[in-house]
Amino acid sequence: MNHTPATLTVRALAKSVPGERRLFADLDLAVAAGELVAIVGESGVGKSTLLNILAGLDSSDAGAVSIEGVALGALDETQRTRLRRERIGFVFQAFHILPYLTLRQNVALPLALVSADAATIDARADAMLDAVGLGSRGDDYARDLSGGEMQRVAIARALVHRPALILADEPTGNLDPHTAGKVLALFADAVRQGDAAGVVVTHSRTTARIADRVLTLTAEGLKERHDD
Ligand SMILES: Nc1ncnc2c1ncn2[C@@H]1O[C@H](COP(=O)(O)OP(=O)(O)OP(=O)(O)O)[C@@H](O)[C@H]1O
Repeated sequence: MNHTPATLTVRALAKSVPGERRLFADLDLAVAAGELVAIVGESGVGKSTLLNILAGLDSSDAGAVSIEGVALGALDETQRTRLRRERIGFVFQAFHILPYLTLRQNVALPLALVSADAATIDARADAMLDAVGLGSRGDDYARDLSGGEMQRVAIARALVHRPALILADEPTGNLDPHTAGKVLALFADAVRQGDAAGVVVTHSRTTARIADRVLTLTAEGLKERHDD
């Protein structure tokens, strides 16, 4: 057993949505540094909601989420925002890429928010764009990108500040298999070499295959899935 404290710890988490419909109750999860966990489950079961709670973007009805030993519930909104900016990388389903910024500016955003110096920010943003195959496109505007390109920018942006916790919702959903493979490798590297904890929600078997553990979300919580 690994005795280092987990980067992400979730205890007895419960969430219902309006209409008294329970998504999950008593959900526990621990993800260690350097570990990549995939979460699968039927559509509408609450996977995106769970990720939003882990990121402190949505609240739970009960239970606790801790990141590097810090309980999200003990922080005020400002502290939670700071923790999110500094320690979490998030790839949303809808990307949240800003169309009127260049790719470099989009990717650099997390670094700019934690106030690194301008030269470091640009160099790091360019290195990340290069890693997702968009190294020559730093000056292009995001509004001109295809869906798959936008997804790659979202991934570069999520990893640029070397977060301790990386959360991703279907990060390869719009990508062709070749690009998806490259992006997944980048993701796995960011987790394993960057000693981050990774949680990826996916319907894709390929994505699930690169994970250290695959967990299925149901109303009863998260259950370990063993592939046959
Ligand atoms: N604020 C809200 N008000 C009402 N219903 C909500 C709210 N947020 C989420 N839901 C409902 O909760 C359920 C879970 O949504 P969620 O997006 O987390 O599911 P999911 O497992 O990620 O689904 P998918 O795989 O289709 O993306 C859905 O039925 C959704 O309509």
